[in-house]
Amino acid sequence: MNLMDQTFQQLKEQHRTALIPFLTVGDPNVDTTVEIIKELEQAGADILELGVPYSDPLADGPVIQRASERALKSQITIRTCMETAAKAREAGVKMPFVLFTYYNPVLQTGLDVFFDELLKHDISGMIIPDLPIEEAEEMRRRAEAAGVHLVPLVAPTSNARIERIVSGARGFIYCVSSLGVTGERASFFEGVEQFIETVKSLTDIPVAVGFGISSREQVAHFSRICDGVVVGSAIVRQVEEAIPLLENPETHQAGLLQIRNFVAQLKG
Ligand SMILES: O=P(O)(O)OC[C@@H](O)[C@@H](O)c1c[nH]c2ccccc12
Repeated sequence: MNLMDQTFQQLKEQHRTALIPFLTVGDPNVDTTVEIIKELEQAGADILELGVPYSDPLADGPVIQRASERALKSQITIRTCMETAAKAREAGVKMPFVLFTYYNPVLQTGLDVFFDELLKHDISGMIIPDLPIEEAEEMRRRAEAAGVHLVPLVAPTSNARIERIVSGARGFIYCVSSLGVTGERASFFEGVEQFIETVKSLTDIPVAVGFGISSREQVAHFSRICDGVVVGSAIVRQVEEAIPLLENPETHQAGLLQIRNFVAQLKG
């Protein structure tokens, strides 16, 4: 039972759904990222996906691609992301962190160092969307040994694979609401609710949904059937739009407030 499990447990007792923002670390810089993390928690975020920027984010739409490009101007590594998590903790942020990274940065870091760093930096979970299935077993074993949950993604087209992906999973199941890449959407995969109910029927651990969710109405809709709702691109876009304010000391606080207000209104 780690901090993420405790958080889901508390939310379940309160009949609430976790709001899980995704943020690209280092966009526009690490110090501002720490400030934004504090604002997100103040705005009502319950769990945070900390995104490791990557040069080839194949599952990401333009908004997160641009955020990665901005962040990579200042050499952000997996270690930087974990240090950012530690800085947010020092700044008083209490919510659990889920490290989001493509597999290549993990390989670059080396598995031994990667898992040692996870242990040191109070990371509760990780999402690796392009983790090759043949590596998943070892990663899950090492994750368990480190007390970190390897959160699996299931897509509406996973069909027969859903059971295998879900069985033995820890942390939460990440249901991808739509096919394609990340990015705000007006509609989702036809029958996404049935897909989520199917996943829920196959697991006892929390089930969250993500991809395309960007409005209070969409958050409310999925909160009725999920334990968590992930919002990424819509928040990353708010960061992008706030950069001119954030870069100017006179309007820096106004920029942070703009991001905070957007996230606060998602919870209604
Ligand atoms: O950006 P969206 O459409 O709100 O989707 C969440 C997404 O940002 C986050 O969970 C994520 C960022 N990059 C990913 C790549 C694959 C799966 C998930 C992700």
